[in-house]
Amino acid sequence: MAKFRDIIKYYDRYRVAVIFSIAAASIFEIIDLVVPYATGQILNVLSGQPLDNAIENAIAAIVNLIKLPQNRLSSLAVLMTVIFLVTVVRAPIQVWSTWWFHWDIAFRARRDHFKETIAKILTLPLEFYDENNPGRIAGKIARGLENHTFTYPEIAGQMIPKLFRVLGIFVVILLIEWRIAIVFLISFVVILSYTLKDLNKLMEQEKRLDKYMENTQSRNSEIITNIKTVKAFATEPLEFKRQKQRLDREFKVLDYRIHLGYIKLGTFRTAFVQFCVFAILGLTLAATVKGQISLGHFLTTLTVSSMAYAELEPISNLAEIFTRRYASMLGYHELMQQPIGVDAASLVETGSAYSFTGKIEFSNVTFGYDTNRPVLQDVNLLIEPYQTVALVGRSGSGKSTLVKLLFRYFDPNQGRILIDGQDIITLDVGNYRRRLAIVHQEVDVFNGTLLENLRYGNQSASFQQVEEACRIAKLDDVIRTLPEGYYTVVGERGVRLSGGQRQRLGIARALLVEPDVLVFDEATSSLDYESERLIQLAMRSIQGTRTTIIIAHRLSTVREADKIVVLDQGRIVEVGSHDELLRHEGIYRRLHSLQETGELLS
Ligand SMILES: Nc1ncnc2c1ncn2[C@@H]1O[C@H](COP(=O)(O)OP(=O)(O)OP(=O)(O)O)[C@@H](O)[C@H]1O
Repeated sequence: MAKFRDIIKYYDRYRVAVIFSIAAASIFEIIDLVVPYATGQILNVLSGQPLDNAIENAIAAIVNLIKLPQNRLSSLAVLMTVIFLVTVVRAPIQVWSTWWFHWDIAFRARRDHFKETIAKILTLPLEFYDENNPGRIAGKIARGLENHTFTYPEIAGQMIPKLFRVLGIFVVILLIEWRIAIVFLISFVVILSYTLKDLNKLMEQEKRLDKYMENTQSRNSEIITNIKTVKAFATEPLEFKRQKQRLDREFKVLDYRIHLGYIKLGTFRTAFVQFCVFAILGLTLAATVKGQISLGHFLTTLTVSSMAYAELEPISNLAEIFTRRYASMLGYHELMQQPIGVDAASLVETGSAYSFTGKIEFSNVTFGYDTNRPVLQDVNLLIEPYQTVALVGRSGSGKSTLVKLLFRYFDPNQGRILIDGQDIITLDVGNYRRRLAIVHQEVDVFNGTLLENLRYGNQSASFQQVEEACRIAKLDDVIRTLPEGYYTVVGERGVRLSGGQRQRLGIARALLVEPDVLVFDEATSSLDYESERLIQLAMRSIQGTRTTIIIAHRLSTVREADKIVVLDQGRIVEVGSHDELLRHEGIYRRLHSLQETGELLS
């Protein structure tokens, strides 16, 4: 669970600049109080009333030092010089020692934490992405980082210095008339404690709102991703209705609870502040009439206390803004606290690359996503170098899971997976994976040119290598028909490739990595006959050049494999060549008969 402390720690690495800039901003806020004080003293000079002793002595010393005559004019000159120094001279110094740092820290923190967030995204386990949709994750990151960026200058640059200013004001009033200072202090304690108590309650509502908003955004992102299904099932009214209900639910919390809460708080605060200002006016006036304080002190007290009460409004507003953003900032930290996966690869390329013959051994492998429900049980399988092995079996029998374990997306609960005799757990995961390649059923296409997509796994592949890979993958004919050949933009903002074309792109991309082990995960399942044939031809020309694992539902794709492995309920139940398995009265024969004749053998 993320805590308030995590929000503070976000700025920890800029500690020196943080302390310096907050201290500078606070000092300037306090120095600002010299102006009403000096103005009060000027009023005393003008009205012939005595100056404060300390000021009188200080002026005398300065006047002596610069050899001026002791009179009203020289007193006024000294006081004006002080005002000039703390206003005109201060202004540019203040900008550079405060504003510059407040935003500079916020921007640096954004850049640094964004980098860490990207590292986190790249290292979170696959199951995290199974459980959280992209909209939810992206929204959490965007809101969290943005709110941190804008909150820092407000809190460090305004709220904290303003609190110091209020403290300074209290001291000034205390020096002038302690009774007024006590009234001032009590009023502040009442207002601030009431505000904090209310904000605490509102924070809970903000957290609730943040959850609701996250759900709405997450569904929005799902609608966008699955828009074809939405349209095909004509569920637009249903989706629209559900989202409207979610928005109404958000609105109720936002308007009737949160907004109303802030309005009630604001009502109390402004009314109470006005009452306090009036009370201070009355008390100061009474003290002046009784001759307890001078006319100058009357003016100073009134001015500084109005200044203090005027600060209450922005301080409370900033506290409110912080409260509104608090939940989303915590949400961001919760994401950042997610443990990285066992499958997390290093984010910097380490020099020493592996090279394997492609001998793979699954030795007594048992695995379950939930350890109590094994998906693979006691799997033993030996794949010799350059062999082509097909994994077949009913849906849910564990074929893809076996490949996920090979890629180290998960580790077995029991048993080991060896490559060239080495347990894959002992290898550097990034370097190990660089020796494998996979062609999924759905090939991801990145927005960019075809060439960039082909070189995705091997940026240094030469153009000839790319052409050769495309020839083997039977993609070269497609490229010739594209307007700009290899430089045609494909993906999000470019030419849309058909399913078969994407598959062939996936194969060429995988080949360019020159993998020791190549996996086809249902690469032909969703294709028409012609595309399937092309892919099968491509696969055939790859056979024997490296270890190849083919997961296929269509048995026509696996006929020529050296070894066909039949999985059933997480166990290997049959192993053999196509002909051998047909002779055996088992699952393979039944599946084959079903696909050939549509008849299910008993
Ligand atoms: N990320 C996951 N979390 C939990 N269970 C999962 C996950 N992925 C798969 N499973 C479960 O593991 C079992 C095996 O799934 P797997 O995808 O390996 O089967 P498969 O043989 O490849 O199926 P298909 O041919 O339909 O793709 C299934 O019961 C499935 O529900």
